[in-house]
Amino acid sequence: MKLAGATYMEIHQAGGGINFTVERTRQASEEELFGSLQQRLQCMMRAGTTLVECKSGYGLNLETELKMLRVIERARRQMAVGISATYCGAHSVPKGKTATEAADDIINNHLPKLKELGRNGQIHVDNIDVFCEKGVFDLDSTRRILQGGKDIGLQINFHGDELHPMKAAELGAELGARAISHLEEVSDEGIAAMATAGCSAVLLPTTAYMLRLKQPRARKMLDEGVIVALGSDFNPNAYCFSMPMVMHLACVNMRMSMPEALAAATINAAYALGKSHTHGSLEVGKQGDLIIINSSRWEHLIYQFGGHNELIEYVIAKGKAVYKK
Ligand SMILES: N=CN[C@@H](CCC(=O)O)C(=O)O
Repeated sequence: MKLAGATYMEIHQAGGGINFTVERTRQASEEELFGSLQQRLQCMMRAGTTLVECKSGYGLNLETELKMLRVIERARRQMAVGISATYCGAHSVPKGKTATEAADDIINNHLPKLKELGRNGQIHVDNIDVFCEKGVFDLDSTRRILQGGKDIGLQINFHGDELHPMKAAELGAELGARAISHLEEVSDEGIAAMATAGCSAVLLPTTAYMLRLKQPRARKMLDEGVIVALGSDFNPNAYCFSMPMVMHLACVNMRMSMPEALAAATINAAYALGKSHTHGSLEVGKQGDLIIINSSRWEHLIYQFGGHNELIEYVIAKGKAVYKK
């Protein structure tokens, strides 16, 4: 449908997209989910990623959201890659519920359970996410859910202004969001509010490319002083493991310079996860995450589109080689 020109929401409304993945995720065992997560994280590490945000959001009911978060927790404990865990129970409105009912369920049942499991050390969740979009969660439901997450100590890091202008950026700035992702349809006022609030913009060039959306206005955001980060948006709709390719697309399609793309994929991405005190740059006191490439110039990592497999010799996390070509 997508290649033939259907829009993201047409596919979603026809039962594809998130709804399709929700059905499969509900059916999958924890072991199966862990196996696929492990394999995908290894692919990301080989492409140079040492810290990654992993989201739930394909369960929607409490039982499956918790299953996803347990799988993420297991990866966080067992794997060399750093993980920031995001609860995204408001990724879509579950069948049989209205958005208001789904928001009530999240606030009254999901969030208290997350708080309890966090307190007794069973799972660690860092961030809360909502898909704030026309036909999914409106601004009011988004506000209630994000505020509920903030009240239990989660950082706000949510989907906003992707397919329609929603005033999500303005809302995020008001709520003290750490980051908002997508932002293809952000308003000028939203950009100004994000800059003032220190709310970072997580731009996702693969999504704009694969959904044939207009590009987010990276240049305007940078000029206005927004902290611009880049993400791969790895999900069934944008299957890309490679941050070097994401940086390349950001330079070509969003007109970012190579140093801007590098900063966006490292220190600013760490900021978007509240981790820039430990990650994102090589500084005394931070953990030693770096890659070693076989090239006379670092720019080749971006310039050679899809060339990272050849270029990356070592990936080092916390000072230890986690991948060697
Ligand atoms: N836009 C909503 N969420 C995801 C896509 C999820 C899916 O289609 O499975 C995103 O960030 O791109």
